[in-house]
Amino acid sequence: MPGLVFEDVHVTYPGGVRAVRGVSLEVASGRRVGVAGESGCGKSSVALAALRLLPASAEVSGRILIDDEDVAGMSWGRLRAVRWTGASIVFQGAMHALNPVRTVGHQIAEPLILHDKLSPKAAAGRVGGLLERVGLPGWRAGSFPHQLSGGQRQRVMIAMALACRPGLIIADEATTALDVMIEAQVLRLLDQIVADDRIALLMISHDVSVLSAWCDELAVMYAGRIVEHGPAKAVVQAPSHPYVRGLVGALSPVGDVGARLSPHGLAGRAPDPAGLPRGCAFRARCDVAVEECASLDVGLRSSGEGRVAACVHVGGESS
Ligand SMILES: Nc1ncnc2c1ncn2[C@@H]1O[C@H](COP(=O)(O)OP(=O)(O)OP(=O)(O)O)[C@@H](O)[C@H]1O
Repeated sequence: MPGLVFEDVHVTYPGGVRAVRGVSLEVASGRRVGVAGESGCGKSSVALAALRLLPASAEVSGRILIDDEDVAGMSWGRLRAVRWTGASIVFQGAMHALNPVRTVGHQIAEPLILHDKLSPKAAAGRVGGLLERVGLPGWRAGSFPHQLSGGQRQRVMIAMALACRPGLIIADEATTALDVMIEAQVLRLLDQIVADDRIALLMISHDVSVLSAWCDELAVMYAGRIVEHGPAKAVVQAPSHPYVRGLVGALSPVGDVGARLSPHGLAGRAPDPAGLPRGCAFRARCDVAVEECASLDVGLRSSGEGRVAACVHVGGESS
């Protein structure tokens, strides 16, 4: 069953900032799809576009479907309902988004009352179970956010995201601020939820090592485009695109979860999305660039075994 589908999605901000350029991606129910890339490559814009959370000044084209329903065509009422009951998003800073003067129990109950139309008493009755689901004892419902650690607050945000049983969760750098041990616990939890409830999970992170460890598929973005996509382990073990080779080569060999991208792993910077060069956007940083890269910006081509990459050196037919 389809969860989330992007078809040739473009996002342009005022001033000609081409943040997302022709992204196509599918996150089916029960699948974990990761989107990786450096800061500014357009990852968050993709996540926000999925739930129409971009600023009104952003121009969006292409199609985004949630469970076969076109997001662009949804009324505001329908969109509000879908944001809680069909799809939920957990942000990096989400743990700071909790209301400091209300107990976490009240905050988890709120979407159940608003969207599932439960009575306050029935909603409160569901809170304990949701907290236990994310590994917190039910009595924590009476705690205020400041009485919890960062990891516990992030779990509360996940409990809120799960409250109305969405079919899709978008986790945008949802574990980035956590220390490695807590991060692994939260990732295991998300993993369990995908397996138990057959939720579609879109995980967005700058950390390709985390995504390769926890996702079925990995898409790597560069300057607004997906430059490589395929089974996560295969992409990381033998990348086809020179940018992805650089990213993966920058990983420390500490093992899956412990590995981190070195900030100095790739020389140079991504181009300004308001003034993209002609040809391949990665050309200036690429150690295998050839003359035609200056004029040719090739689309995704098959690199074998369900994988695609956007590079002139990758053979096979266009996908
Ligand atoms: N509201 C906005 N107005 C103008 N430009 C924007 C806006 N939001 C994002 N951008 C620009 O769009 C590009 C993509 O940003 P986006 O946040 O989607 O990337 P990202 O990969 O998620 O980066 P980060 O991890 O730093 O958030 C960047 O160049 C950013 O400066």
